[in-house]
Amino acid sequence: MTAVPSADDSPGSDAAYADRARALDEADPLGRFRDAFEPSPGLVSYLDGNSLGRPTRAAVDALRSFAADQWAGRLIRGWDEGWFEKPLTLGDRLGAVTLGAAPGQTFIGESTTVVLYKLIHAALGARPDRRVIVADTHNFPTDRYLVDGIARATGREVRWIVPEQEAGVTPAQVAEAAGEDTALVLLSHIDYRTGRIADAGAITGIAHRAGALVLWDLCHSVGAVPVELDEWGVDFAAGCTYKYLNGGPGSPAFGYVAARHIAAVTQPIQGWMGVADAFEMGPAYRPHAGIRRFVSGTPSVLAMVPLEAMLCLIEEAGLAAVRAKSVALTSFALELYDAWLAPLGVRLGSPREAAVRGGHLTVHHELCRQVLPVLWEQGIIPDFRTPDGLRLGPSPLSSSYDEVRAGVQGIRNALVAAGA
Ligand SMILES: Cc1ncc(COP(=O)(O)O)c(C=O)c1O
Ligand SMILES: Nc1c(O)cccc1C(=O)C[C@H](N)C(=O)O
Repeated sequence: MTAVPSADDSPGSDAAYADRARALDEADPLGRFRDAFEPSPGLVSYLDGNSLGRPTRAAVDALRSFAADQWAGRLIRGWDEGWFEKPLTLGDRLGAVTLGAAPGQTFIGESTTVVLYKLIHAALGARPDRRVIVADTHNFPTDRYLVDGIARATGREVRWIVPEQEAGVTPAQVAEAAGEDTALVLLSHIDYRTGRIADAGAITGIAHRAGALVLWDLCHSVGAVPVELDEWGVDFAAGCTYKYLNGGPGSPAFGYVAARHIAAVTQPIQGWMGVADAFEMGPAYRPHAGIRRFVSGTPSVLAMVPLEAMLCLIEEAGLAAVRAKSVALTSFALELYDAWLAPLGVRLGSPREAAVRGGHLTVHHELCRQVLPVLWEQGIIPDFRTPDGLRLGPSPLSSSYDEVRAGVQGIRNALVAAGA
């Protein structure tokens, strides 16, 4: 059992780190954005921005005014006054602010799972003579389950890459796995457990040289780490909007299809909102010429309201500044890990190198599962991922350095109390 350091002000003491956190907060050029978020009673340290972002005050106001002014005020007329186009207008905005995507390629759809389902089918349809989907064994469950199910349903095969523990999925592994039989490579840009950033530009190029298409899952990147879909030459991408885009629980996901593919690809959920003229109510499905063909049914207009509010904040702060703060927050968390958690035998599961580190850190200890409820009870909110990982995901616009300090200190104290 390791003693909890006493509250003196010597270097490395709790008091010294509290001073440092305060100084970092005072110097934080994005500090003023913290007031843009709704207070949460009893919250001491929110470290789960990588799972569910906090509500912005603007979102709460916008939801109220949407209900009163637009829903009640405009009723069915709202569909002609912007709601019908919302999946595409908001998609374009999201593409511009966070994805490096020119207009006409991004849509807001259903859950990430459903959007991925559509895009995997679209990609396979564009490579009808190739039977292999390349995916990796460490990807988020929904991605793995989808390719497994779709491969079985379409008579294809999944070729699984086993990522190198430290390096994640490497360009060399993709070069080895993707060949002339490969239709699609599906990977996450940021690993949901380790937070490691994959080399999306290089991997996309490698897949293309094999004649394959690439689909990137951007759930853990969008809104925290700049993404350049057009520049990287990506074919397809999808991601959720409830993490660093603060869209709220179940807010709809986005999909991206490169302009060069849109007119030639189809998607499997052929609904009336994806055709050239939905209100013609024609006898047969004729997909819209543009990205609208990826829309299926009535879009979740109400659920897009908070996302729009958060995009305003990211636009105002600038995504490069958001990423800089994210790196600074995780760097500070790393420093605290070294001082307080490593001596307890806690292992670091995330890269130290900032360039390949996404928005969260994962730390491992056999007591993590046990301490999680204790931490939540105290208002310290990381999350747990099997078998023994605590994920620390500060959110750049809503988190303070002092919150990170309080969180890691609380984790240390809880582990010590549990016998670490
Ligand atoms: C990498 C990744 N992909 C997909 C999902 C799941 O998406 P959804 O539940 O929105 O379908 C998540 C998180 O929930 C995720 O982290
Ligand atoms: N989408 C979630 C949910 O509905 C409930 C709890 C957690 C989530 C998550 O987003 C999990 C997250 N994608 C992860 O990286 O594990």
